[in-house]
Amino acid sequence: MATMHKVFYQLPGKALRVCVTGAAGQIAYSLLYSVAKGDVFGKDQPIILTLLDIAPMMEVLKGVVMELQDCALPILQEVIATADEREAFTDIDVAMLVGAMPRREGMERKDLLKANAKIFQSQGKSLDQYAKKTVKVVVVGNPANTNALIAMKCAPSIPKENFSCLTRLDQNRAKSQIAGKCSVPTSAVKNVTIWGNHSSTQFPDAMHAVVVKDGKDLKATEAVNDDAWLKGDFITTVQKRGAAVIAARKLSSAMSAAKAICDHVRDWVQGTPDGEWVSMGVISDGNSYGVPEGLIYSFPVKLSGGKWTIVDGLSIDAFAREKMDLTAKELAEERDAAFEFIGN
Ligand SMILES: NC(=O)C1=CN([C@@H]2O[C@H](COP(=O)(O)OP(=O)(O)OC[C@H]3O[C@@H](n4cnc5c(N)ncnc54)[C@H](O)[C@@H]3O)[C@@H](O)[C@H]2O)C=CC1
Ligand SMILES: O=C([O-])CC(=O)C(=O)O
Repeated sequence: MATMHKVFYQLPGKALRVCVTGAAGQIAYSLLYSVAKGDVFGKDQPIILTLLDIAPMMEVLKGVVMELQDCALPILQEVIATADEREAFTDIDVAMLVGAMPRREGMERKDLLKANAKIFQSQGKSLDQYAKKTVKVVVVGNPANTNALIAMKCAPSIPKENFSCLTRLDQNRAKSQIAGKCSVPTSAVKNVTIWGNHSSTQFPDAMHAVVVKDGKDLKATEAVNDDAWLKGDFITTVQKRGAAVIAARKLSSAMSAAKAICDHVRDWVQGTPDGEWVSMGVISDGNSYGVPEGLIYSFPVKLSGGKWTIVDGLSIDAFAREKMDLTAKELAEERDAAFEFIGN
């Protein structure tokens, strides 16, 4: 299948090479516009997009490339659309690994493991061979944590810290729930944490979150003033939000997923504001929260200079401990099943 190569113009100065996989799919349809207009890397940073999808989707992808051209976006320098991992991953700075089968109604995300594990095995190997060693990778395709672990293991020449999975959508969902409960804009809610797996066992934790109300920083627990809600409906709403969107749309979240990918990568590249943290699925090695090593687990992280650091020292009570352990246990089971499928 021939690669499509569209050079819009060439600028002196360094363009960033950004790869999006699943580029003909529904998340990419929102994501590509935001990336190419500067929401992630800045309004003045030229971008070369490499778009990967499977061969049967090349005609659809051709239409996406035409639309990107028709958006007349000043920082979009070049687009390469291909079904060849080598062409898509060569010398890239950032990989947004979206392409995978989505779940349908009645499925859990881990039910996708068999269908999707091999994609991330192959793409991990190709990243290892062709991408820059500094490449930053965010895995979105489900089950996102375990797929990120597979890609990381298949790319031993790239530092483990460069692999992450998306739990920012869960964080954004949690933030919005709390903002709604307190009647404040979402910008007034900070430091909500998502622990663990991007699945229905995740633990959305507001115990250390802050709500800015009438110019004052309040603990979220005080601002919400409803412990039963924070320990009950708040958690289950966030845990089950993906399924609720599927039940309503008959398709999984796409616009909100694309927005979350942009938030995740923007903060990774540009840093988090002082005193604030965000959640990302990252390698659990060396964490101080008693989470077993060798998992891609969502932690609270601060980002600076393109690197993440887990926020240490948050108090963990018995309620939180139980939930953090449960989601770790599920991740260990997913990991074992995944490595059986891919024969490692
Ligand atoms: N982590 C998160 O927060 C979220 C994850 N997701 C997951 O993201 C994934 C993509 O979702 P959608 O865009 O809605 O799905 P979609 O079905 O609309 O698009 C997926 C695209 O990936 C392509 N694809 C399949 N195998 C590929 C391969 N080996 N290489 C490159 N491309 C390949 C397909 O041809 C298709 O164009 C799903 O696994 C979904 O469950 C969705 C929402 C949130
Ligand atoms: O629920 C799904 O399958 C898609 C997804 O990951 C989400 O919306 O969080």
